[in-house]
Amino acid sequence: MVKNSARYLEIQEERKKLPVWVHKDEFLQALKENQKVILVGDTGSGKTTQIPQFVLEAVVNENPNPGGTARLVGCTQPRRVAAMSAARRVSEEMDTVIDEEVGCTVRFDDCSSSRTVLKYLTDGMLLREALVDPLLSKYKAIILDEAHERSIATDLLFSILEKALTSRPALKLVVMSSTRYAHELRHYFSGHNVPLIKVPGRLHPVEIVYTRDPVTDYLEAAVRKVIQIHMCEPPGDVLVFLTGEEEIEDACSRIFHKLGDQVKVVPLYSFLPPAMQQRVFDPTPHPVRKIVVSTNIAETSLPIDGIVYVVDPGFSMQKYYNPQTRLDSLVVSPISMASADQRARRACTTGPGLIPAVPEMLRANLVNTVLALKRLGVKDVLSLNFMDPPSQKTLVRALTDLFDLGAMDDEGNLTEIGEMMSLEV
Ligand SMILES: Nc1ncnc2c1ncn2[C@@H]1O[C@H](COP(=O)(O)OP(=O)(O)OP(=O)(O)O)[C@@H](O)[C@H]1O
Repeated sequence: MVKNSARYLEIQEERKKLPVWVHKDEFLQALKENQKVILVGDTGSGKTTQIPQFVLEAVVNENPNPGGTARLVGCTQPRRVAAMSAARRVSEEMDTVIDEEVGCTVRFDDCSSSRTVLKYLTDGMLLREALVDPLLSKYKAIILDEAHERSIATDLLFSILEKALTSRPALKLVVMSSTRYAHELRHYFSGHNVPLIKVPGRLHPVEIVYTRDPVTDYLEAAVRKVIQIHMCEPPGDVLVFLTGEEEIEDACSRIFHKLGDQVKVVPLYSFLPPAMQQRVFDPTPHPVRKIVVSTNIAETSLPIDGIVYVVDPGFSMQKYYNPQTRLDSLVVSPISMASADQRARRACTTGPGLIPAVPEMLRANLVNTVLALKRLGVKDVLSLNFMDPPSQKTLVRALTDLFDLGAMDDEGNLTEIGEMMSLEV
């Protein structure tokens, strides 16, 4: 794309319409005057795609040869789909191919190079980098996005980054989340004088219609509802929430079987290859209606323009750890009210973000978390200042498991095996 090509100029115009642009100067001023800045905004306001470019402009482009090794702006995402999709979109906006100025690092896939200055990565990958280099010396600025998702890695990065920020006063931290999580972030950073910038979204009214009677087969009912919307309702794309790959593929083929080429049915789940995931953003030629059938990854991480109808049976698949049986199980569970609200607001891609009912730290097996903390030299993990402390039972179980595996000695230090295991976290 030529920098003044029609497509490039069109994208620049689209960017400037996003709500964060109104707050660009305020944000850059706050970043200049503070080491940490919090930015909260409704979904679709442009946090993920625009703020990293603003930060890049401020901390790298204004001082391209500062000496030292720090050259990167890193922006974390709890989900690999979101990291890859944002990197692809931003490299298009910056008129570059992926792995040049804009890179992306997710597990088993590194699209970055020595020329990369803006890197999207999963929070798990940044955590791994922090285990090897706790000062994160390659980075000029870190952006922790989607903090409200409360993934273990992002929660841990909050604590881990403190050391890097204290040792490196020039390192900047931006924390981004949905508006609803502002109160918790304010509380967490209270006493540190961290500015909080609020970006309103482009709110549209959402009408919620419930089924009159409970249904016995929610998959069948969701498919029927999609067909009914297509037959009876005005134009507009449809987003359907189901719990996993098998259900989604089943629903897609049933919808396609009924409606054929009148609609474009697009599945979305995390195991789908990136190019297939990207298809959710492809516009459809009029009058073909797009039907996206997704797991809860479409709930927070990807604003999809053009969605007017949302079909939500109200379930999701969650991983729970039972410290008694020492087993993880995948459970189809009813979603929280906050989650249902968030799903409804995917219509017209606006609305407040999700606050999951249970942060991952409180429902997961913590063996990997304890390994990471031990590697970082935390002596007493039981008294660490967690954002939401997990149960002592789960922590003690993780310590016992590591001891039983020979990863930790009886003084609570990592053994050679433990050191090796911690690099695989
Ligand atoms: N991969 C993509 N392809 C095409 N357009 C995209 C893509 N990602 C984002 N956009 C466009 O950019 C807009 C802003 O998206 P962005 O992800 O920056 O919002 P956000 O505020 O971070 O939302 P969320 O909190 O839901 O992640 C979207 O509404 C959409 O128009």
